[in-house]
Amino acid sequence: MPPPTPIPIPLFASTQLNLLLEEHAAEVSSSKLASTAASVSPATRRTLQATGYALTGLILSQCRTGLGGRVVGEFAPDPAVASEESRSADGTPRLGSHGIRVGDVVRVSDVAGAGKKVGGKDKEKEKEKDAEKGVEGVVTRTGDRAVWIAFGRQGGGTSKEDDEAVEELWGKKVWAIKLANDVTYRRMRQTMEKMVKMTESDHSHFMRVAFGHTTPLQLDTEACGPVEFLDPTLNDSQKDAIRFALASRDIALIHGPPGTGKTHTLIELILQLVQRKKRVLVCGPSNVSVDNIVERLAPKKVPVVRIGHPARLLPSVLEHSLEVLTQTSDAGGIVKDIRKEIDEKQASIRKTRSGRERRGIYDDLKLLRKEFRERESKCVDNLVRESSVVLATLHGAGGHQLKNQKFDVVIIDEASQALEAQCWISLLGAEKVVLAGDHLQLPPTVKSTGQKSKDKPSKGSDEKTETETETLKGVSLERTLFDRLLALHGPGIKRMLTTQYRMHEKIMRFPSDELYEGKLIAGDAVKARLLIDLPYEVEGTDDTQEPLVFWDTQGGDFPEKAEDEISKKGALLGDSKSNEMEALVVARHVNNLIDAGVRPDNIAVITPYNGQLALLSRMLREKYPGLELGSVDGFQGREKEAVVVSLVRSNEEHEVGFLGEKRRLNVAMTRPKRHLCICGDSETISHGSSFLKHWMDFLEENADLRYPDAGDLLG
Ligand SMILES: Nc1ncnc2c1ncn2[C@@H]1O[C@H](COP(=O)(O)OP(=O)(O)OP(=O)(O)O)[C@@H](O)[C@H]1O
Repeated sequence: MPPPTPIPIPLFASTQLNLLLEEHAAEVSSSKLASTAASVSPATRRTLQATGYALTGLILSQCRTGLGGRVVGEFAPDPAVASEESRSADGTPRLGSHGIRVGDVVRVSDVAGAGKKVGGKDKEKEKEKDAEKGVEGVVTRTGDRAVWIAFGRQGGGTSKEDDEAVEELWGKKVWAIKLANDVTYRRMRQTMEKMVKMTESDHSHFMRVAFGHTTPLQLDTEACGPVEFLDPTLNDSQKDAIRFALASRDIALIHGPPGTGKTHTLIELILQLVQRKKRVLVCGPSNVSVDNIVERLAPKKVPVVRIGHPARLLPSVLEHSLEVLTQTSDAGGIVKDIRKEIDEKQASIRKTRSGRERRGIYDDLKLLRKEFRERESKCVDNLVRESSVVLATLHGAGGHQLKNQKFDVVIIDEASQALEAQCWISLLGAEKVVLAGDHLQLPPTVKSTGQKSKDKPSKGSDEKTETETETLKGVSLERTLFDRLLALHGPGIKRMLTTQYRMHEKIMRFPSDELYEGKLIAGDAVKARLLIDLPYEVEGTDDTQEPLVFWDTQGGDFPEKAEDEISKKGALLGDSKSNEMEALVVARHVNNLIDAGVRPDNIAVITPYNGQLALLSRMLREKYPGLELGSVDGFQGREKEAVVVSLVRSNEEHEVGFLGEKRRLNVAMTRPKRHLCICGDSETISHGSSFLKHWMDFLEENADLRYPDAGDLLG
């Protein structure tokens, strides 16, 4: 492998900053949430509620100190405005349907915009200003009769300003609007800004490797000693990947194709590292990816701590959450008493009429909170320091709790699903890094159009020299760190997991041969599993005894149609495609599976086009509520016993649009365990690319090939 071309770190970071700016702008304008002002008309508020963005007609019914010393407000429907229909049998008003979910960031404000008493002509202006202010929080619980919102800083505690703002809400009619959560962007931006400013002497060895200023060090097999595996079920490729990651001194990639047990492997790796007295930081791009590891690690009795807002964590991992530990652990004792005192003070505010007394209580609260924060931060520091394994989302790793913490190894799971800038939040101080992922599945979704071309570094590229532009080739938001490192240092820095525990051998064959160098092996337990072998009664039919079916719609009787894609709010999102005749083929296949006894919740129908998804939903959702219908992109990371894929494209021009993206098709064809049914026009699709041509040839030779009859379907 020729030596890599070094990328100047500040140049890389400034390019990323530009790209992030564009992306954030694209995201904000598509959601329009951040720009929605609080002082809006009642009709707009109702529309926002109907489209899932707001909850209106609320009153603050209770307040208490919740996790991390935050004020948690309970918001119930205002009895004065609740209609008869929206009340339960005993007359209590109910919330009705809304789209506010646990973990959402919301702003709660007074619907009238009434704040402090002001008079004269400034009154209106003042009102507007106060209403716009509101107070931000995170939804911690939603119920039939109330929603609970925690106010205050990420990491715990509520400031005096928050206290007062929440107090202002008592007795008012209020509403809550969902806000765009831009913590991730802020942290990515801060990290890139830091990287721009770093001088060469600030760069760690790992950073120098990551940008091609040096090559990875030789493996150190001696230092890691002989490996005695704790999990007897590990297969050889998993063991090999673990040995490699233990011996690596700076970078190790674990390449996990679909169903090959990436997380399974990471759990053993973490345990091996802890045995060797290493401190490990484990991150992932989403809360679910991190919680998945906490859940599997917790029974192993290793001291773990999970950082992140408790409202966003799975209930099963809450006991390991840093904020919960600050209350339940021995170390947490020192913050308990003061919490009680804060609660009592808080309650006394409402009993006080005199403004002077109130101000006095606020001042006391301020002091108490300061003391609380000091004690809590000591307690947090101790808890984190004593944990061998700390887990957080990538952006969570940028929080104050980890500011002065050193780790021997940073592990990132689902690294090919994370933006590179996001990874760097956790990597600036890292010495050794393990990334697990699969660069042959879809990268994170990028909205801004400038990102798509890999050869176009950024908007500001015209200011760069030709050499710089050349060096930055291949740097885009869409390109992940995993992918870039592999291209930079070659396959020597990775180990691939090769036994997959999901798909029937025949379903696995094509992706294995075409994308994974023919290296995938189907585990014994899965390689011959059919729908007929499901652990409940399934009739033996042509479908339930066949793992791979191809309904070939070639011939022109199943044409695609262009469709306008409409968002929930009625805005035009762009055009999509649908194919009504093909949808009938899909529906018939689903009917046949269900008639044979396959449970609807064991079946998924997926398609790359939203237009087709809408059409299929209209046809099938009501009939089979358990059936899962989704987009291919949204189904990444998931699996089902049977998967029906609707490819949609069928046109004389042989245009295939985003079916041209191998990684999307890879995701589509690797979701099923026992049965994969493809519906599509082989004539159109085989003209799309050599990959698509090979696929169509493969299906023709290996699948149970069927030709639908348009007349029969319509009749
Ligand atoms: N060595 C093994 N022996 C038997 N089963 C295994 C082994 N390794 C993993 N599995 C099984 O394979 C499945 C996938 O494992 P895991 O969830 O760790 O995979 P993953 O690679 O993280 O998932 P995905 O491929 O969907 O990203 C699980 O059901 C797991 O129990």
